[in-house]
Amino acid sequence: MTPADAPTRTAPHTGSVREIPNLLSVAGTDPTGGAGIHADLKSFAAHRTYGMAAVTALVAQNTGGVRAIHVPEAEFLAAQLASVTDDVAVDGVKIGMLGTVEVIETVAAWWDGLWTGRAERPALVLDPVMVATSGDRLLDAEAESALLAFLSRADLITPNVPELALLAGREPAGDAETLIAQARVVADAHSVLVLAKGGHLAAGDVVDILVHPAVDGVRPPEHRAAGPRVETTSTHGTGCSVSAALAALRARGLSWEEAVDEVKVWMTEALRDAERLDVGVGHGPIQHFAQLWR
Ligand SMILES: Nc1ncnc2c1ncn2[C@@H]1O[C@H](COP(=O)(O)OP(=O)(O)O)[C@@H](O)[C@H]1O
Ligand SMILES: Cc1ncc(COP(=O)(O)O)c(N)n1
Repeated sequence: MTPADAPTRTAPHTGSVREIPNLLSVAGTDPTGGAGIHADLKSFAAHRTYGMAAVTALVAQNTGGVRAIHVPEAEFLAAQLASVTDDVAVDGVKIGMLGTVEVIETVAAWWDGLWTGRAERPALVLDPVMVATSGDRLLDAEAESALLAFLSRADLITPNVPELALLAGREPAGDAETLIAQARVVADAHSVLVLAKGGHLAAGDVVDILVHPAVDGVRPPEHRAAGPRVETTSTHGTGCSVSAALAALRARGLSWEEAVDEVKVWMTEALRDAERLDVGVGHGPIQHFAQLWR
């Protein structure tokens, strides 16, 4: 009997912390290795977890931009997702580029089928990928409402300034207070934690702000993680890498607040160390292993 023919098991999640947690990325590709599943796998590894990936879209892109996107048929994505969860107990999931309505519906059906009625399920971090650093669209315009409908499945979403504005139906924030106001709107509308990333704000330091939804009119205080702004053009894949790192650290038992703090320090180092890489002539990748490869 080949592994493919083996009887399937929908892996139980025990709720306890596995020595090396199993992390799954559901995202698009970047053949130059800086964004998408490639960034996620490096990020999972940098945070001492076992990385896996199911591909939503094959993206012909490099540090200069996106050339073409090929979305495999939905049944094939469903087969990839089932191949993982029929076999492996997954401790954390990061979802990135979804791209089309059909992909969103396929991922939603897989997720709902897995965990409905179960007390324990792994944390889901969703990076609402819409536009790449290069300015290229990665989400069909007609898929925006399907993405909004998906958000409440996530525990945490990680929008940047323009993505948060789109989700909140407002103009992009120009300061941290406006960012928080928009994050509250989105957190409450979808009952989800929001990490509003401040990389696109003009302020000196870069601040990421964790905003909780209000429950029965009560909202826990927001949590800010600030760090120095690194002067670099190597920002390709930062958003992908942050969301994967948060999923990994949460699976290792950290609170969201602890994970946000640790990821902020790690990302600043990864951006600083990017100058040691020589990858492409556009927006280069970060150095995921800055703390490991001294
Ligand atoms: N120039 C920078 N210096 C330091 N940290 C940055 C810089 N740009 C982005 N970051 C950090 O990288 C992560 C991604 O931020 P952001 O650029 O806002 O999102 P995205 O990559 O999705 O556009 C955040 O943790 C943010 O704080
Ligand atoms: C497959 C894929 N997913 C996400 C992004 C966005 O990454 P970034 O905005 O950091 O360039 C990307 N360029 N490609």
